[in-house]
Amino acid sequence: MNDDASWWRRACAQPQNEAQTQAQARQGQLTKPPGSLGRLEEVAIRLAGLQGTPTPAVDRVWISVFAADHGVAAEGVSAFPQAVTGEMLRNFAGGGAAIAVLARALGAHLDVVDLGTVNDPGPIQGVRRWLIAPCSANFCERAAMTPAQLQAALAAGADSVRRAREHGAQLFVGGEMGIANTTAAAALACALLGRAPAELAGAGTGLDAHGIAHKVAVIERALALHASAAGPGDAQAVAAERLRRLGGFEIAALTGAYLAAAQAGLAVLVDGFIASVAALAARALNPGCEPWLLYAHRSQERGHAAVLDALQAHPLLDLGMRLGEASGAAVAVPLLRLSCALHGGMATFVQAGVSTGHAERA
Ligand SMILES: O=C(O)c1ccc[n+]([C@@H]2O[C@H](COP(=O)([O-])O)[C@@H](O)[C@H]2O)c1
Ligand SMILES: Cc1cc2nc[nH]c2cc1C
Repeated sequence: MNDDASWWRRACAQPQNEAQTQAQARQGQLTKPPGSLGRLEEVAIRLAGLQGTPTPAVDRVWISVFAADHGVAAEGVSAFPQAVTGEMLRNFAGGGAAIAVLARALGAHLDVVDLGTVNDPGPIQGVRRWLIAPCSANFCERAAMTPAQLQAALAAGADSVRRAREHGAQLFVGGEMGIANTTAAAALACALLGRAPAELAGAGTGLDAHGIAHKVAVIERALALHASAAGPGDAQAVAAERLRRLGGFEIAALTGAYLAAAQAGLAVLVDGFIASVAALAARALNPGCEPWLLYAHRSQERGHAAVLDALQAHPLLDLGMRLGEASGAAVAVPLLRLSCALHGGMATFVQAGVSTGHAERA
């Protein structure tokens, strides 16, 4: 289906304004002062437009977690060893990882995708293998991905969206696992936003101040190496080249998933720092995806606030989380469900025989 190497440029779907307008009107008729459910009203109205129905629902949730290793881990930029990425695959499948617990609690489908880890655990039941390479290249020395690897990673994301749609998902949630991927995400965000590494690099899995200073220096070296290599072509091609040089397999898979979801008209809930940088890349590759991306939470990772500002995103939660794996997005799913339940289940003023206020009469 996505044989064309530039499939990600294709037009994204348009949210349905009529359903959104109907949902907005319904909110005004429900037995509450207008606007009194705050962001919950906004969520239901937005989902109405994305799902093309005045009464949206988030019963069937699909969660894809993409795992991959990063060559830049060799620079000593993480508080944890690279072996953890592969080890966590077994934990995702075994049900003990945070996202496995959350997916169970939500009754969501958990799709775990192994894109390549240094410590390859071999085939595991419950883990799909879409092996690109054991590891991306160290982007302090060369581009993180070859053009073929970037295509494969984008396609992995699109493939998960195809599966989500076949499953009848009403919401797509993407997550990631990859030791050193906060370095890749920060480097990519710096390149896309023209920001300095010191502004966007943070503790990741738990670096101290000395470790963060080293991480900043590593990203500065990488940006210097790749600065003059934006590549030929339009703004979208330049963004794709930045993703290829500074991203990683799981970051590109998330980017591909967001773009494929937007093209197919499937609502997306974006997770934390790394996922938001993938959303930034997706918007740079194809700005039409923007309406399809909802933002779940503000991670504690230092650069996340700046990335969210650049996306003009106002996430629902700020719980001091910094785990990744789609965990922050999963925690926000009950809020989406409750906003849909209120929207669809509350009585109108007419139905309940409740007098309206000035605002409704105006
Ligand atoms: O999602 C986030 O905001 C987030 C913030 C900090 C760390 N992480 C997770 O931690 C790992 C990367 O951290 P690091 O220090 O190895 O770059 C990776 O597996 C991410 O899922 C995730
Ligand atoms: C244990 C562990 C679990 C994770 N999940 C996502 N990133 C992670 C990083 C570590 C180190």
